[in-house]
Amino acid sequence: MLTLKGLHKRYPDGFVALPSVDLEVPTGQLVALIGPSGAGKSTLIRCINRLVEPTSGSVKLGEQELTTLSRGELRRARRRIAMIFQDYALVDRLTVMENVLSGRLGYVSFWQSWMRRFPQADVDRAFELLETVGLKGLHDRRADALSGGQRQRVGIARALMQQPELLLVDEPTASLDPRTARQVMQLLGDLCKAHNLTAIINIHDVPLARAYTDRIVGLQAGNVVFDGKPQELTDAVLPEIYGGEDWNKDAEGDDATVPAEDDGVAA
Ligand SMILES: Nc1ncnc2c1ncn2[C@@H]1O[C@H](COP(=O)(O)OP(=O)(O)OP(=O)(O)O)[C@@H](O)[C@H]1O
Repeated sequence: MLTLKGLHKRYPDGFVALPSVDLEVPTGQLVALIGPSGAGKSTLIRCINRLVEPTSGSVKLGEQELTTLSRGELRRARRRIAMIFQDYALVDRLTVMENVLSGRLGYVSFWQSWMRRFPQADVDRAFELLETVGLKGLHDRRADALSGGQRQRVGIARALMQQPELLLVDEPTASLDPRTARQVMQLLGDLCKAHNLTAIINIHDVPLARAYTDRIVGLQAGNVVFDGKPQELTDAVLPEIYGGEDWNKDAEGDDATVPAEDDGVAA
């Protein structure tokens, strides 16, 4: 269970991005965080792993309060929380395998990581994960020689290498074509179910959020203005979250005739 209570973020310039967020996410639930640009979605997910320091309030993962941890304690706690990014955040000059293994950096010693000597069990697991995410045989390929969809799959495999309890996912499909975006969301959903992983996905694409997640939380000006099942997010509710913004614009052209990039994985 992830529990946020009275989570408040005020940036140094005085801007309050999150007035006070309360949210409980049971283990294994896949939550989409939607809302207009500037609503505080990135701030919220980054406050959970303290990439952005909350100003006040509580963030609990299981029984552990994260907001009061020292630097060293936080480093250990972050092993339990993996992050997946819109721009993939891979090291381009490294191979797929090296990028995936970097998910273990929080677990191996400095010298092991510097020498790139990972335990055989980690290497075996990395091969397994590459197969799971549909990248079998690509372990030696340099990251910069991959398509966007393939790069996101490496990012997902790297996150799972961490054996996390919680996945924080920041706009995973924003750089992908519609079909590849659906494949990536399907993969994330399947993996969360298979590993009983809790996930919070910051996503702009409302149809994708509706199709692939268990629950949708709508933010507006840092406040939760919708919290319900995907089928409860009707077109009548959307203006309450987005105001006048065109919530459907990301979905334009999202039909099966749009060719996916060739990342070698069936839909
Ligand atoms: N470092 C900062 N200093 C001051 N204000 C900030 C800072 N970072 C973000 N903000 C403001 O906080 C608000 C929330 O930003 P955030 O990036 O969390 O929104 P978002 O919902 O993720 O937006 P988007 O969908 O466009 O990425 C915005 O008004 C933004 O300008």
